[in-house]
Amino acid sequence: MSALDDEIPELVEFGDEPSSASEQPSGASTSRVPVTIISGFLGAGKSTLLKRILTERHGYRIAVIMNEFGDTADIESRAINISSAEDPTAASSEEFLELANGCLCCSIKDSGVAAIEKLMQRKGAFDYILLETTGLADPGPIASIFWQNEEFAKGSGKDIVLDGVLCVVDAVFGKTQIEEDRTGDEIGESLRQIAAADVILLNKVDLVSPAEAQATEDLLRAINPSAQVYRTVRGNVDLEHVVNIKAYASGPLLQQSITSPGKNGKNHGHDHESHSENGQCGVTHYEVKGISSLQASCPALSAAQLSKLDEWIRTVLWDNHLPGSSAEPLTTLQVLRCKGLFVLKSGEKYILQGVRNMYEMVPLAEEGVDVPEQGKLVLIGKGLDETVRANLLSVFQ
Ligand SMILES: Nc1nc2c(ncn2[C@@H]2O[C@H](COP(=O)(O)OP(=O)(O)OP(=O)(O)O)[C@@H](O)[C@H]2O)c(=O)[nH]1
Repeated sequence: MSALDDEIPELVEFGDEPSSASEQPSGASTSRVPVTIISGFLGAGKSTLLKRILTERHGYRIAVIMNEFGDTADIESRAINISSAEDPTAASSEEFLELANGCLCCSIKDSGVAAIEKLMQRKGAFDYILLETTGLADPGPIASIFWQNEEFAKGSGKDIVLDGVLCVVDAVFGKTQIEEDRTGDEIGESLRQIAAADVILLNKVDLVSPAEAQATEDLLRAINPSAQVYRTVRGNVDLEHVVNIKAYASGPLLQQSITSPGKNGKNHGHDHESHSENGQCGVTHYEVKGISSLQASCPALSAAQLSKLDEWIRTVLWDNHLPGSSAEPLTTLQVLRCKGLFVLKSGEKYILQGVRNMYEMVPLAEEGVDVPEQGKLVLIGKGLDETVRANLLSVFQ
C-alpha cells in the first residue's frame, strides 16, 4: 500500500481543541461520522484518489486511515471485543497530521479496528473518515463492521456510520485481473471488491482506448449491476459521487443505479452471459468468473408477499438455503451483497440493503425518492443460478 508520504500538503500544528460543529459542512452528519471505505486493485490509484480528495476544497475535515486490513478474521474477532479487549497492539506507533485544509491524516499501524478506536479518541477533530484498505482486502467484512454490527455499535462504532464503499479499478489491467482472479470455487478478491462496491471508479482511462474502457466497464456492470461506475484519470471525479453518498441510508443512489440504464444508454451488463425473462417479474442472471448476479423486477407487493420476500432473503442469507426447498443447504450459494427498491400495494416505498448475511428491509425514510411500480432487487454472490432465480420469482406469485 502506498502512503501519503509524498506530496502531502503543507502541515500545520495539530491542536487538541475540537472544531465547533458549526464548521461542519451542511451535508455531514452532526451526530455520527460517515466513513467511506476505499478498496481497489493493487496499484489502481487508491492513494492518488485519496490525495486528490484531501487536497480539494470540500469543507470536510477528513480523517484518513491507511491501514492493513488484510486479515479479515482478525478484524471480525476484534470487532466483537472492541469495547472490552486489552489491545496488545495499542502501544504501536500512531501518527496524526493535520493538513492545511483541515484534513487529518492518521497513519496508524495497528489493525483496522484498533486504528478506528484510536481515531475516535480524537472525535470532534474531523467530520468524515476515509478508510483505505489494502489492494488485497475484501471490503465486505469491513463494511459489515460499520453497518448494523451491534457489538461494534456498543463501542467506538456508535459514532460512525457507513456512507459507502468505493472500488478503484485499473483500466489497464483490471479486465485481465478480473479474468485471472479465481482459485477453485472461491471468489477472488478483486471480484469481491467489485461486488461490495457502491461506486466503482474505472481509473487510468487515459492509458486505454475508449473501446477497452468500455469492455472493462461492461464487465464491471455485469458483476455489480447496482454500482455506479465512473471513468476517471488520477481519481478525478466529482466529490459528490464519492463522498457523503449515503449509500446505506437512503434511496436516491439506489434509485439511480437500479432504475435507470447505465452510461451510454446501455442496460447494466446486458451483453454478458444472461438469461432474461420476459414479463412482469423479469430476472437477469449473470455469471462472470464464479461470481453471479441476479436482477429481479419486483411488482408492487402485498403485505403477505413482503413477508414472503423477507423470509426468502433471510433464508438465503442466513441459511444458504432456498425457502420451500427440501434439498440440503446449498454450499455453493452465497450472497455477498443485495440491494433493492420497490413499492408495496399500499403505496409504501421499501428499501433492501444487505452486506453478507446482514440485511435490512425497511420503509424508505427519505422523501422525494421516486420508486416506479416495477421495483428491482439485485443480488450479487455465488451460485445465484436458475434454481435460485425460479425460487425468487415464486415469491411474487
Ligand atoms: N496515467 C495514469 N496514472 C495513474 C492514474 N492514477 C494513478 N496513476 C499512477 O499509478 C500509480 C499507482 O497509483 P497509486 O495511487 O499509488 O495506487 P494504489 O492503488 O494506492 O496502489 P497500492 O496501494 O500499491 O495498491 C502511481 O504511479 C500513480 O501516479 C491515472 O489515472 N492515469
